[in-house]
Order: sequence, then C-alpha cells, then structure tokens
Amino acid sequence: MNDKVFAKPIKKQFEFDEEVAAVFDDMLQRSVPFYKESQKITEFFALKQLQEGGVAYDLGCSTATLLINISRKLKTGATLVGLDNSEAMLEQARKKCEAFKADIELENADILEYDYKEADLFISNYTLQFIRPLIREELVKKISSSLKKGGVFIFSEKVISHHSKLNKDLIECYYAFKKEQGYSEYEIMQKREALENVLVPYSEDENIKMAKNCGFSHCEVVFRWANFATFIAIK
Ligand SMILES: C[S@@+](CC[C@H](N)C(=O)[O-])C[C@H]1O[C@@H](n2cnc3c(N)ncnc32)[C@H](O)[C@@H]1O
Ligand SMILES: O=C(O)C(=O)C[C@]1(C(=O)O)C=C[C@@H](O)C=C1
Repeated sequence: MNDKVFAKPIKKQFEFDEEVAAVFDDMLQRSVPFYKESQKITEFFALKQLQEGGVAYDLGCSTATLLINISRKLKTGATLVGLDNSEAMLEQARKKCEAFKADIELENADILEYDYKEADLFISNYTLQFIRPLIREELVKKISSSLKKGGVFIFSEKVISHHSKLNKDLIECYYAFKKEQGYSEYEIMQKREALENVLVPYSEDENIKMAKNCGFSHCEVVFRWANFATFIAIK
C-alpha cells in the first residue's frame, strides 16, 4: 500500500500505529535514502557474525523485512529474534514470516525492559533515534553487556551536523530526496512536525562516542548518505 499518512491534516505526534504499519514498507523505501542498500550491508555483516547456534536480536524489527532477508540467506542454525512494541507492526511481520516460511521469533516487548540472552549480534535500524536521549545510553549499555566478546551491534540512524549551515543543507538535501520520491511539500512539513521531539537524532560523532562509552571497543560508519548513517560497533 502507498503511504499517504501525512497527506491530510495531522494533529498528533508520530506513532507506529495501524495506519503507519499498513504502509510502512512503502514509507521506509521512500523516506530512508538507500534503505535497501543499508539493509543489504546490515545483512552482509549480520551473516558474517552468525555461526551455528548463534543468537541475533533485531530491536524495533517493525514488519521484519530485514530478519526475513537474513533468514533466507542464513546457512547455519541460528536463533533470530525480532522485538517491537507496536502490535500493528508485529501483525504485518507475522503475516510476512508465514508467507516466506521464515523461522523467526517475534515478540511484543519494550526493548528497554527486555531480558536479553547472551547474543552474538544486535541490530537496530532507525530505532535508537526514537528512544529518549536520557535513557538511550542505558539501552546501548544493556546491548553491550548482553553481547559476547567480539559481538557486533549494527545500527542505522538519521544524523545531524553540529555545523549549523551544513545541518540546514543536509535537511534541504533530504527534503529534495523526499520530493523525488513523490512526497509533497505539505506531507513533508506535516511529518516533520509530527516527528518533532519524537525522533531525536544524534550526530555521527555522538553516536560513536555513545557506543564507546557503553562498552564497545570500536565503532565506525560503514555507510552514509547525507543525514542517514549505518554504524558497526564491536565489543
Ligand atoms: C523506524 S522503525 C524501525 C524500522 C526497521 N528497523 C527497519 O529497518 O525496517 C522503529 C520501530 O521501533 C519500534 N519501537 C520504538 N520504540 C520501541 C521500544 N521502546 N520497544 C520496542 N520497539 C520500539 C516501533 O514500533 C517501530 O516499529
Ligand atoms: O520521514 C522522515 O522524516 C524520517 O525521518 C524517516 C523515518 C526514520 O528515519 O525513521 C521516520 C519515521 C518513519 O519510521 C520512517 C522513516
């Protein structure tokens, strides 16, 4: 289905509700530049990390597109767990897993409260940005302490620049991308307002510093387009 969520007047803040879940795959492909490429790079490093008996979590798995793609390419027996606290997203995810016969554990859970098993891999694409800054670092510490030594955390985020002119230009560049994807000026502005104080992006440096403060020995960007980046942190 096509995303027309912000084509009508919206008064509430952005939510991952039924209306968003129903159009989510289209929304992401048209709202995240190089979304498929960032998924492919995530898949590549995820598959390298997963050995027989390995455990991987996708935090904020939404409709499970990424885990389904990983499961289809996985040659070893590993446990794939997708967590999300939007039941509407999980309904879509379950339907897709059923259709693709993908062996994935999906749980309705708050990623901040979840009791993680020892894992080899964590993924969280475009989700940390929705976690309040005050508790974001606690979550990343929890992820790091649940990983085995040498374990990997792959995460993608919208990012800002602390150079004000460059930041303004990055946003302009992103809105030009959205227009090319068929979103109107009105839809872009409405979504911008709905995301205000809900999606709180950090800069590339702040994300790397956060990972290092939380127990990762190394963190770097493996893919970036303007204000969207994919990071790999290694314990
Ligand atoms: C932008 S979407 C993630 C997109 C997805 N990872 C992908 O690459 O297609 C963010 C997801 O995080 C979920 N989410 C946000 N806060 C959460 C929390 N505290 N616990 C669990 N899920 C959460 C939302 O319901 C939503 O599905
Ligand atoms: O559309 C925007 O303005 C975005 O920031 C894109 C973004 C994201 O980065 O997570 C925001 C919300 C939706 O979940 C999909 C994509």
